[in-house]
Amino acid sequence: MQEPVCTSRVAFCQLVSFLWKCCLYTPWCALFLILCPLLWAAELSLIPYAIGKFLDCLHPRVSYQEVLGPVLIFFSALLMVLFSYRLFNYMIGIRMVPKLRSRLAGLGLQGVFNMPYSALKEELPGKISGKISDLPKVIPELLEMFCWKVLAPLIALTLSLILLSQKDKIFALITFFWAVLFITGNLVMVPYLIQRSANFAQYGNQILGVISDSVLNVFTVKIYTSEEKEENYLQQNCKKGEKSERQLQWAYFFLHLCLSLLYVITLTVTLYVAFHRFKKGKISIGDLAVVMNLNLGISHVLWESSFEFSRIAQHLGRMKQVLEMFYVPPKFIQNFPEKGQKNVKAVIFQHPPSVRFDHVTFSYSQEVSLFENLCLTINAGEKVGLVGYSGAGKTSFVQLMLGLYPAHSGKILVNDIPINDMNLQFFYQNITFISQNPQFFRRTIWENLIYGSENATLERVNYACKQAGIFDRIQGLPNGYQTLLEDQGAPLSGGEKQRLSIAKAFLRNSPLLILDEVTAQQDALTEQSIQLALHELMKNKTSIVIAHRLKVVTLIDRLFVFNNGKIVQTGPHHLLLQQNGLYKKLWEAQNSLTSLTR
Ligand SMILES: Nc1ncnc2c1ncn2[C@@H]1O[C@H](COP(=O)(O)OP(=O)(O)OP(=O)(O)O)[C@@H](O)[C@H]1O
Repeated sequence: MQEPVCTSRVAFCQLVSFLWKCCLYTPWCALFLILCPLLWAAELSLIPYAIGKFLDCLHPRVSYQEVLGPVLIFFSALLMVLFSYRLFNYMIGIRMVPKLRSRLAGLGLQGVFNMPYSALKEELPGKISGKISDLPKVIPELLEMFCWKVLAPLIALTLSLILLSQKDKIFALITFFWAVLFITGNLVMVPYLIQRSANFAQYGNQILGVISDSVLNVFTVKIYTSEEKEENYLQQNCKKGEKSERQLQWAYFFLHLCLSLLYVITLTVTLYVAFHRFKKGKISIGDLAVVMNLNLGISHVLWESSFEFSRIAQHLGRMKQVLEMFYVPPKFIQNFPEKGQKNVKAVIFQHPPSVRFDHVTFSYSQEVSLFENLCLTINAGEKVGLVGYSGAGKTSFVQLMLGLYPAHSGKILVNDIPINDMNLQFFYQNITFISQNPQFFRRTIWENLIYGSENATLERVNYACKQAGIFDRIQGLPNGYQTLLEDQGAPLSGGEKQRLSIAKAFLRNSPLLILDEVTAQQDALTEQSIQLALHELMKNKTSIVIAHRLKVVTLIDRLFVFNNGKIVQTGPHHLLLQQNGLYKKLWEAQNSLTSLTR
């Protein structure tokens, strides 16, 4: 199994800039995120200040009437501050967080769809889901923690320093130096903690990926009675996660130990200096109360926040994991133009297009090249078949044509336009691809049928299903088109699913058709009728048919015979049979196999 690698491709400032962008989704509520800590900090600093004032007023010559006025004004101001900060806090929870969560869920999925297919294929699906489901969970919490555990203590510290410096400069200086040491200690550790947390989160997602992989393959696990093996495999992955969690916890332990020592030293120094100065008559009893309260209060707040730093770092680490997934390694980058970009070829072909591979070189790995200087032309409206040994490069050819992998050199042109100049979303509107393992959403048959042909009428859907030979089967189901397709397309059989995807192709009716072994799972009689339907489907289209069963391609205009990434023969079926080449060998092998099994 591939080890999860945690590289540092997303810098701290990128994390902060992403958080900032998230705030801008709901700018008014983001303002509350700043106002709340401000009011909270004001409350925290004003109470000790008020107590100090009150104590100083406890003098025999000062009457109650004189004290009552300022005290009433102070308490009503305090009440307003408290009330508004609670209100703002609820506004964040009611208005900002739910909206932000929905947007982030969408953003996560959008990020995944923006990734090149080749990069996506390298990740476990469960791992990807784990990562993107982290976004709506982590970011609102992170924003709140940032406000309450970073911004609020910093504002409180500033206010306290201002008030302290008015009372006694020495205390202000002690608090200032302590705060600088404290914040520096935290800041030094933050990048390290984020990286450690990102490693830990990476293992967490890897575990999710392993679990979902086992669940997806539950049939194989049961049939091979491999439940224990799967558990052990999971435990191996968990062990690596345990190690990275332990490293993270040690780092926190060390940080908290240092900060706690610093806290105790500061408290002792403050207490000593406070009593010393009071005894010498340099500060009043009220000042002493203010100084002690402010100093102890702010020290405590900062010290407590440092414990939250671990959670902030953990959340930043998880967020880094998600953003790193969206970072596409250069080997996968293809730079297809975006929809709104200048000079983008928004090509919707009205007629069947031609396809040309112009000296294309491609390989999956650096060691072995699959295609070298491959040149090939498929004329507009032509029907071609790709045949050859298994592993010869037929699927890779189609994947390159669809822009799913980048060619290392050479050009792939559709209607003489390089596919790299086209926006893929436009390009794909011209194409229908039927795979040998059709995939369906866990939605109704109707929803699956009209996926990509949203304006289809019932009449057209009926026609498409009849052509594909699946109409009667669907009508026979109790809920007809409204039948929900369960996991992996149940209640339809493999062959029925293939026919359903052929019906989709009839509906879509696009000028470029790619069929990948579409009759592989049909019985002989159904295959014959589907062959006829496919010939109907291929009319007025440029069609590429991948086939192992050569009977499927006997009526095709031209065949390309692949061997080790090279085209070793081209021509129609009857001409290739006259040559003593690979095609004849394959044909004879298939026919002798058929006669053997008869
Ligand atoms: N994602 C990948 N990473 C690395 N190698 C790959 C990848 N996909 C395919 N290959 C290799 O590239 C070669 C061509 O594979 P491809 O799937 O194109 O062959 P094919 O002719 O379509 O085979 P089949 O008829 O069995 O489907 C094979 O050797 C295969 O192992």
